[in-house]
Amino acid sequence: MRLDLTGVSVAVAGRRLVHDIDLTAGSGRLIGLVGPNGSGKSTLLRCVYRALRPAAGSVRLDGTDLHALPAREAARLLAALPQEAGTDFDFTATEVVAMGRLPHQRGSGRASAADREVCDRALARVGAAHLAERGFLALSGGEKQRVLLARALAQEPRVLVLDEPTNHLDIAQQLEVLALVRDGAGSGPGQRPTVLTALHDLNLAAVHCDELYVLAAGRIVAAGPPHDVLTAELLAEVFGVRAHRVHHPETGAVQLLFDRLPAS
Ligand SMILES: Nc1ncnc2c1ncn2[C@@H]1O[C@H](COP(=O)(O)OP(=O)(O)OP(=O)(O)O)[C@@H](O)[C@H]1O
Repeated sequence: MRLDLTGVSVAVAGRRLVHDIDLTAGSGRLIGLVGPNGSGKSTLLRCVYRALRPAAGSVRLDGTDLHALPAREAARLLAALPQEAGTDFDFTATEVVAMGRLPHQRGSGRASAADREVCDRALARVGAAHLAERGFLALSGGEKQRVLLARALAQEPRVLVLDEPTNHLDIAQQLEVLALVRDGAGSGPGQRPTVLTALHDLNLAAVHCDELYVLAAGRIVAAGPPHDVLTAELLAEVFGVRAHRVHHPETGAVQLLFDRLPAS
């Protein structure tokens, strides 16, 4: 399913934080949103997963205005992993994941055997089957992150919006989560979801994303394949760092080596 943002601006408390964003994520593509702290990544993603309404412009899924859909219908198409997601109640991991099935349940809202199977599978896919009966609040940051990703997968979305999905994860888990997101978190067998994800780690972004959009001060300042976008000039200008580009000896993907100190 194709995701299109056209002229999207987002305001919070009367202040415009992101301005006039045009962004397209083709069906099954993995699109990275990168930018310095405070550049507006979370604010833009919150608008895409409907926590905020756009002050201008539109967010469309295959041409349909996402913000015009009933909540349940939107939740059958799009799932999110917000940055500070969670719950204040001590549900078990299984119960948290089961919340992802709510948009698919009718009538009594009771989970069917099929729903439970989807949840078990989602927990297993993020390597968290052993956490199923643990209380969510007592989990480590990385364990919580995996359970919340399982909840998003259990929603069987066509579009997945992720805000720093690798936060709190060790390097092996980071690689696993990105591979999982990339290769098969969709509804239906073999169906790849369209993914829009904020990432801080530019080297992970370079390897895993089909395209990057770079935000600075609430505006898109560059977009395209990682190799074209992650230039030394852009990194100096937008992130204030000096970087050298190298290529992965096996995959050829562009990778960045940073100087010890920020550019002065
Ligand atoms: N509810 C709010 N009220 C006022 N200002 C806000 C609010 N939410 C975000 N901002 C401001 O908007 C700007 C963009 O914030 P946002 O969280 O979207 O950035 P970000 O790129 O996700 O940052 P980070 O990389 O640090 O997570 C920041 O200056 C932030 O302080």
